[in-house]
Amino acid sequence: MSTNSGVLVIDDETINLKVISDILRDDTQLILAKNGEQGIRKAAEFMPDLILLDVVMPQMDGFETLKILRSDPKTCHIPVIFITALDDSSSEEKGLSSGAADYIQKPLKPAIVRARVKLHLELAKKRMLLEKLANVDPLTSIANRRKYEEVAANQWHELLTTKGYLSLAVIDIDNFKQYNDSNGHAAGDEIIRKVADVLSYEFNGEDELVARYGGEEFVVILPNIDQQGAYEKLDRCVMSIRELALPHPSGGVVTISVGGATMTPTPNAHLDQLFLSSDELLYQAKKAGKNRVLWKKSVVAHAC
Ligand SMILES: Nc1nc2c(ncn2[C@@H]2O[C@H](COP(=O)(O)OP(=O)(O)OP(=O)(O)O)[C@@H](O)[C@H]2O)c(=O)[nH]1
Repeated sequence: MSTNSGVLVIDDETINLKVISDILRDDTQLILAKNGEQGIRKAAEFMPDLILLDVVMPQMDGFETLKILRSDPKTCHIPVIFITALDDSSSEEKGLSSGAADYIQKPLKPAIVRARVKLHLELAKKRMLLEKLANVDPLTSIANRRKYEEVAANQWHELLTTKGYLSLAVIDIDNFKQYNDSNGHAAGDEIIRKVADVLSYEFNGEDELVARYGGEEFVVILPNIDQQGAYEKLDRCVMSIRELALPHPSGGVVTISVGGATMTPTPNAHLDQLFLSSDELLYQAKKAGKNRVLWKKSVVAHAC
């Protein structure tokens, strides 16, 4: 069993916490909580790979605790194994149908507990790897379009409540066909990687996301930053790419063009409007001579 895995054990009885600790101590890092509330808090704080959850607890029982864990986007994916003395099949059915990954009955048999925990930690590791592969662009190792769509939709939703700004930029490498045609596809790939590196360096904030949208096109999402702030950040990227002084077959250097827009999400507006406005500004930036940022201030929300 991996010694780096963290398992959160939530049980109101100290003796049970001790028994489980004794069983698992040599295999995994343990985080202990003595009630549902504490468990929910520690789950969000430590993000364990697995949770062992007692069903029968005073105040908040295991079913209620699981419901709250499942409703939080931060903890909803953490697998939960119910541990209980209840041996009736309806409790087992209720536990599994409410989203528990497995069910272990007391009295605990050390070999069974270790085997089940090992199995679920391995499954969790595989699931995380799959998730990573599904969200990362293999050429640049930055987020892919799928991840962008997920994050953008979540941020839009969140900003509907907080009423903050959402800025979105669409970025495209200039005259890239000519670069590919002269220098070959492998050299073109190297340019895509270099542009991704510059963008990742600039947009490394917790809420910021840079993704490869496809081909030689990238997108950046910036929540809670106004038009001027977003424009300046993107302008710095245009300058940084230019200053890399990567020779272009045209005789100049490799450059990028950027179109961007900022808006405050409203129920009448749609995220697609923001993307289309940015894309239109990118088209204008190309038409205006490339190697620049064009930004649209407020995108008007059309009534549904
Ligand atoms: N090396 C490489 N090239 C790619 C990749 N994806 C798309 N391309 C190339 O990117 C080029 C994009 O060309 P165009 O859409 O004509 O755009 P452009 O030449 O950059 O012209 P402007 O957009 O007007 O600046 C095409 O030659 C594609 O084959 C990739 O993953 N790797």
